[in-house]
Amino acid sequence: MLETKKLGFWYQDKVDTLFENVNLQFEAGNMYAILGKSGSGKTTFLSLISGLDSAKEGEIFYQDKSLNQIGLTRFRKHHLAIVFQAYNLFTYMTAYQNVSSALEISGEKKENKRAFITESLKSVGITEDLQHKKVGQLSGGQQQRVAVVRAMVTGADIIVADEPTGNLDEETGRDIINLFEKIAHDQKKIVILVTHDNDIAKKSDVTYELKDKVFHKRVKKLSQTK
Ligand SMILES: Nc1ncnc2c1ncn2[C@@H]1O[C@H](COP(=O)(O)OP(=O)(O)OP(=O)(O)O)[C@@H](O)[C@H]1O
Repeated sequence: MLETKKLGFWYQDKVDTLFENVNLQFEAGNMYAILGKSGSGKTTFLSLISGLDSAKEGEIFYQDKSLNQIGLTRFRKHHLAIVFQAYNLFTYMTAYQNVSSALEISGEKKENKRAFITESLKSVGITEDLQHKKVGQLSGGQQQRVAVVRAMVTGADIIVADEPTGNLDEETGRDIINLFEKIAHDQKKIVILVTHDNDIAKKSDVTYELKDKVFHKRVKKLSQTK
C-alpha cells in the first residue's frame, strides 16, 4: 500500500498551501483518479507520490517504509513507472526499442526478452509491423499504448499517469483507460491517474477530488464495479 500521512505542500509561501493534512491510501488492485480544477495542485501531488519532489509537511509511505527511508531514486527506479500526457517516448527509436530500453534501465530480468516484449506490445494492439516502426510514425493512441507497455514491463507496482488521455480523442482515450483498468485489476498494481475528466473518474475504483486544499474521497458504487 502507498499512503500519505499528514501531507502538506506549498511552493513559495505557506499561506499559499496547495493542500494540507492529506491522509490518503492507495491499494494494489485498484485504479484511482485524482480529480480537481486546473491549478488545484493535482500534478504537484502526483510529483510528491512519485518521489520527484519532497513534501513540506508529513510523509509518504510505501509498504510501511517512508520514501525517504527507501530513497527517492531507489523508489522511482524499482517501484514506480510514469506515463505522461505527451507520451515521452524516444522518437528516434522503434516501439520495440523503447520498451526494450525501459526493461534494461529498470534492471528487470526476463528469460525470453524478445518474445516478452513482442507479446506485451501485441497484447495492447501494437502489431509486429508497428513494433518496428519509429514511434514518431505512430498515431497518438498507438504511442500512448507503447508508453503504457513501457511502464508495465518495468515490474513497477505503482503506475502513475498525468492526464494520459489529454491528447487523444474520446474513443482512443477510453481504450487507454481500459488498459489501465486491466493493469490494476488483473496485474494487481496500484494505478493512479490525474485527470480533469469526470468520465475517467467514474471508471476508477476510487476518486480523490482536490477541492479547497482537501481531497474528497468517492468510491465507485458496487453496481459499477469490476
Ligand atoms: N514549480 C512551481 N513553482 C511555483 N508554483 C508552481 C510550480 N508548479 C506549479 N505551481 C503552481 O501551483 C499550483 C498547482 O499547480 P499544479 O500543476 O499542481 O495544478 P494542477 O491541478 O495539476 O493543474 P492543471 O490541471 O492545470 O494541470 C498552480 O497555481 C501552479 O501555478
